[in-house]
Formats: sequence, C-alpha cells, structure tokens
Amino acid sequence: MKLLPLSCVVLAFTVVHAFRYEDLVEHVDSHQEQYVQVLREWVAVESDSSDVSKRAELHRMMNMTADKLRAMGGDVMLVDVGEQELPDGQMLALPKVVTAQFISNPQKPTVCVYGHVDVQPGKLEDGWATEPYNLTEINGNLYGRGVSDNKAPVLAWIHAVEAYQALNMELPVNVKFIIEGMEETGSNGLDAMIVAQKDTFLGDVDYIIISDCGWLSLRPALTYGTRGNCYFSAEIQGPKQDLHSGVYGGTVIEPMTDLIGILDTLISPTGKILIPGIREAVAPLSDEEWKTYQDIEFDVENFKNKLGVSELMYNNKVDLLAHMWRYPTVSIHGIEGAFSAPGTKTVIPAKVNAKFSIRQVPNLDPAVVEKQVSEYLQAAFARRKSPNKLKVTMLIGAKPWLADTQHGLYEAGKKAVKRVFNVEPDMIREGGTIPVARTFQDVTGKGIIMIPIGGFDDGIHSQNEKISRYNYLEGTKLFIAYLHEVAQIQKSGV
Ligand SMILES: CC(C)C[C@H](N)C(=O)NCC(=O)O
Repeated sequence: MKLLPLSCVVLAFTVVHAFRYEDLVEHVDSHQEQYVQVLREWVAVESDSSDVSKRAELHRMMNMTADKLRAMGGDVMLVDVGEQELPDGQMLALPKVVTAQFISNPQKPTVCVYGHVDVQPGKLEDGWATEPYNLTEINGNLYGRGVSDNKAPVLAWIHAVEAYQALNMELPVNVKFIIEGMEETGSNGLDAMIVAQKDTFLGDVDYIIISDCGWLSLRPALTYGTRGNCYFSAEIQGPKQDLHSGVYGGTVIEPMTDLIGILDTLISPTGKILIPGIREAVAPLSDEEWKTYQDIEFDVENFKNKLGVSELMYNNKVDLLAHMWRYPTVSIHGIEGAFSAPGTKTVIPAKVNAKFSIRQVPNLDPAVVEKQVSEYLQAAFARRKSPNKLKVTMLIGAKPWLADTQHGLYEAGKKAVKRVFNVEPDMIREGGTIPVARTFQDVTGKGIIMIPIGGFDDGIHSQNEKISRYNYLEGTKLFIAYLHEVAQIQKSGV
C-alpha cells in the first residue's frame, strides 16, 4: 500500500472558511502585541536611505522584509536594481527591491501593494523626546523614526494577509507586494524595475494600492493625488579653503552671500514662485475642484495651532488646501558647508551647497522645470558679477500623480472605510511625493488607489514621528476589509 505524504494529508483535511470579518477583527485585536513587537524590531533598523554610511542597515532591512514574507509562504524575490553613483564618483549598491506574491486563485483579480521600508534621518539631538530607533509607546502612540512613513502601514498590509492565512480563509484576491528601500531619496532604480517587469511580475496585476500617506484630520481618508518633486542642489565654490572672517572678511566675495542672494530670488515672501514659466504652466483650478475642497471638513485654526504658527500663507480653507495639494511651492531645506553647530565660529565657508525643492503639480514637467530653474539661477548669479562658480543640479525629478476617483477602487475603499470606521472617508490629495505612483500609472495603465492609515499629526520626517496603536490596528482591519471589497469590483463589473 502506498502512503500519502503528510503534507497532502494535512491539506486534504484543511477546512477553508468563508470570509467572516468579525473573526478577522478578533484575530487582529488578539495579536496586537505581536504586531507592535514586529514594528519595534523593524524600527530598530536604521534604514536611512539618505545616509550612505547606513547602507548596510538598509540591506538588512530589505532582508528582514523578505524573510517575513517568506515565512508566510510567499513567493519572494530580492531584485537587484543596480548601483547608485555618489557625488565623488564612487558606486554604491542600491538596496534590493523585495517582491512577493500570494496567489490564492489565478482566476481572481490581483492587487499589488507598494510600500517602502527606508526612512528619513532621525537623531535624538534633533529634538526627539525618545530614541528615534527605539519604539516607545506613550499614551497610545508608538514613537519612532519611520513608524508612520512607512513601516507600520507596510506591516499592516502583511498582517492583513497573515490574518486570512491564520484563519484558513481564502484570500479574496491574489496579493503581490513591491517593497523598496530608496523611496525617501527618489526611488532610485525602481522605475527601471517596473518597466522591466511590466509583462512579468506586473503582467497579471489588476490594481495597485499604496498606503504611504496620512489622513487630513481624525476622519479616515482616501487619497487620489500626490504632488511630484524636483529636488535641486546649487553649489557655489569660492576660495580654495575656509577663511577667517576677521583676517579675510571684506577682501573676498563670499560664496554664502552669493548663495543667499540667489536663493532669495526663487520665491516671494507671499509664496509666489518667481521663476518664469512655472506658475503659468499649472493646470487651472476648476469650479468642480473648488467645490470639492469647499465640501471637505477642515479646521484652519486647528491646523494653525497644530503647527504652532501665528499666521498661515492663506486663511481660507480652499486656498489652503489648494496650496497644500495642487499648486507648486519652493522649500529651501539646508546648506551643506555652512557653519551650523552651536557656538560662534567666525568662518567664511569656501564652498556651500544649498538644497531646495519645487513640488510638482499637473501640468508641470520636471524636465522643463530643470531647465527653467538652472537658467534662472545662472542669470541671477551672473547679475551679481561674482568670480565664484555656481553649479545647479537636479537630483530628483518626480512627476505628480492624479487618479480617476470614479474607478471602482474608490467605491471599494468607501465601503471598507464604512465597515471599519462607520463613516464616509474624506477624499483628499497629498502634498508630498511618492515617485513611483506616476510610474505605475504610466507603465501599467492600471487603476491606483492610495489608502492612508497614518494620522494627520504623525510628524513624518519630523521629530517625534509616531503612529497611534489605534491607527495601526484599525488600519490592519481596513486592509482586511479592503481586500474583501476589492474582490467585489470584478464581480459587479464596475
Ligand atoms: C506624505 C508623503 C507622500 C510620504 C512619502 N513617504 C514621502 O515622504 N515622500 C517624500 C517626500 O518628500 O514627499
């Protein structure tokens, strides 16, 4: 007599249960300590993509992500996306991109969840109240660098799949993951990977889901647009080394004075971008769009108080939301080479390098903006008749993304939000940038939705970044509910 292998016997007796939301919710609630513990382990990895000295940590983070998905039975790959050239010409390996697939039934629709596990820099001395890489819970909030942007949302998606598996419920749709490690610095290497895998990994994907953003208020939201970003460096080189300002001040034309002078020509004090061609190219605000913003519940006073400022650029809701989401803006981020430590060093820096960015909206084109900005700054510099040398470089050129909210993905999102939170979601745009959103749209032509679970006050990129335990857990339930709802799109043919 031939004996069946044990795995077949187990499979033959495994009972597959129908979708029962209440059981899945109970599973999430009873596993919350495990979810927080995994988040703690992920936050402890300093996966700062902007600091090349932390590259080993970033590689470790990608391996941990792959291990987690593999342990759940996913078909996991670590995709090599090449190298990055550093300013000194050195080449550095990019973190591999993790792809994973959980195919329950090839007849079902397939979603692809995109997320990232790299983070912005975080240092205690920047003013954090707790160690940035040591997850700390205070009053129901989980503090740590990268918790909201984007480690907890990525884990919430993983736990959503895990919950179905744990309860032997068939996944309502096939689920794929693309998790990268360079989002915070422009998603280097990812666009090429998406293009290369258009007909393979992405070939059978029906919908793309991104949860790398936040709510506008305490009300859950669905996001249908992001701004892009053109990120520049403007470097001015003067004398061959730093100089004593007492000994040499008054004799040389100082690079920092030149730099501040040209930076001041970028934007007016009232927020008007002064580079010709940029404001003119922006898609006009339609009446319909104006009405959408008008209908959103948003308390300008609260917003102002949260930021701790006495005045905003705009005092009415529509202008404020429009300038947050659908108009470009210039931000000056920092100056390399400038004296920035406490104390009173009296130096003339020999070389300074400003970093600034211009958020992109429909119908701006980063390639055109690059030319406009370079020519404008070179002309402003030429007017100063300085002997110093200016070099302008665009380091990131990410396009904006805008979705069709009539797509069934959004109706499914509304139903999932209603099930979990018993409210209608805010329909919002996002002022920040997720470079790959537009690439997914252009390359695959598939429907894309952003489903945020981050709170409006999570402080991403800032000191004391957090996500509430509530958002982490309810967010996991939202993703569970969404997988069920998205499966209905196909059935009703929306
Ligand atoms: C709120 C953003 C869309 C979140 C995203 N992870 C991000 O920080 N992108 C980089 C940026 O500068 O906007």
